[in-house]
Amino acid sequence: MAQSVLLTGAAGRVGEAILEGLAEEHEWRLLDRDPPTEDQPGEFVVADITDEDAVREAMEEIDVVVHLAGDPRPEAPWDSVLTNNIDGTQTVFEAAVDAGVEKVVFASSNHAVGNYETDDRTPDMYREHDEYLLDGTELPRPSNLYGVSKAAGETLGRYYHDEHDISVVCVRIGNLTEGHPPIDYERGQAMWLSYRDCAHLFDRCIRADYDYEIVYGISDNDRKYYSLERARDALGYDPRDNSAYYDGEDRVVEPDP
Ligand SMILES: NC(=O)C1=CN([C@@H]2O[C@H](COP(=O)(O)OP(=O)(O)OC[C@H]3O[C@@H](n4cnc5c(N)ncnc54)[C@H](O)[C@@H]3O)[C@@H](O)[C@H]2O)C=CC1
Ligand SMILES: O=C1O[C@H](COP(=O)(O)O)[C@@H](O)[C@H](O)[C@H]1O
Repeated sequence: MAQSVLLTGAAGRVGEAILEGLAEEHEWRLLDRDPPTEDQPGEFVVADITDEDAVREAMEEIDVVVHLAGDPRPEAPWDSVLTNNIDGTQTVFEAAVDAGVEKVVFASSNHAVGNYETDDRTPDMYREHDEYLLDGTELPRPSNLYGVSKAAGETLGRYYHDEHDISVVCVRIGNLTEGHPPIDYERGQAMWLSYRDCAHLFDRCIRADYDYEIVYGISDNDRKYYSLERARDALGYDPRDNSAYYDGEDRVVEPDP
């Protein structure tokens, strides 16, 4: 069944991948502090997520919130992640609970756990033969202040779920690129998320029933150090892409199965 979905950060890259795949699947209300540059499916609200009144208004009649808005830079300074990623996310969760929203899908990041990539594990852990796997049950180990802000967002989700019973899924997104995996970047290839798998994963987050979940958001790459088991079991995620089907440049070496 189509859901009424509020998509924050809709003007960004992840928003683009989601809307490219799912424009017709749900009723969209889009929110971003930057106005749209082209036609969009649904109403577009130009607002900052730290503006409590605007966020509360955008939340009316919404079933599911997909919360992407924030500073996505791994090198982002503390004042920006504190305002946009932590304060903004708290404003979104609080307004969602008050509006009776059923589910919040939170865009977390690989950088919430980036410091598991220790000197003695890398680069082997980026390669197919290595068996090291994170599964979402491990504690956060952020690689920067941006990662700290994503771990904080996951914890806000845990709190709002436990205290207010709202369903929350935190997607630790890997590396989203369009068309082909990152070039000449083993880490990025191991955590590649294709546009179509991204749309499918967020569709499952919108439709599935769950309590509180942390899942990894990557394609079914041969070389991976993030388990997809929880995303498959809890959400029904069934990815179709694999960075191993590319030659490390932008050429396909094996067709889609
Ligand atoms: N692109 C990727 O590979 C990954 C993205 N993520 C997360 O996914 C989310 C989306 O990332 P991208 O689309 O790549 O970034 P982006 O920079 O392309 O899009 C973010 C959007 O959020 C908006 N925004 C930022 N702060 C805002 C605020 N205070 N109020 C309203 N709008 C605001 C921006 O205007 C922008 O359109 C971010 O939370 C990011 O941390 C996590 C891991 C990987
Ligand atoms: O969280 C994010 O992660 C991706 C991948 O990180 P990188 O350090 O390997 O580039 C990044 O591209 C994206 O901007 C960021 O939001």
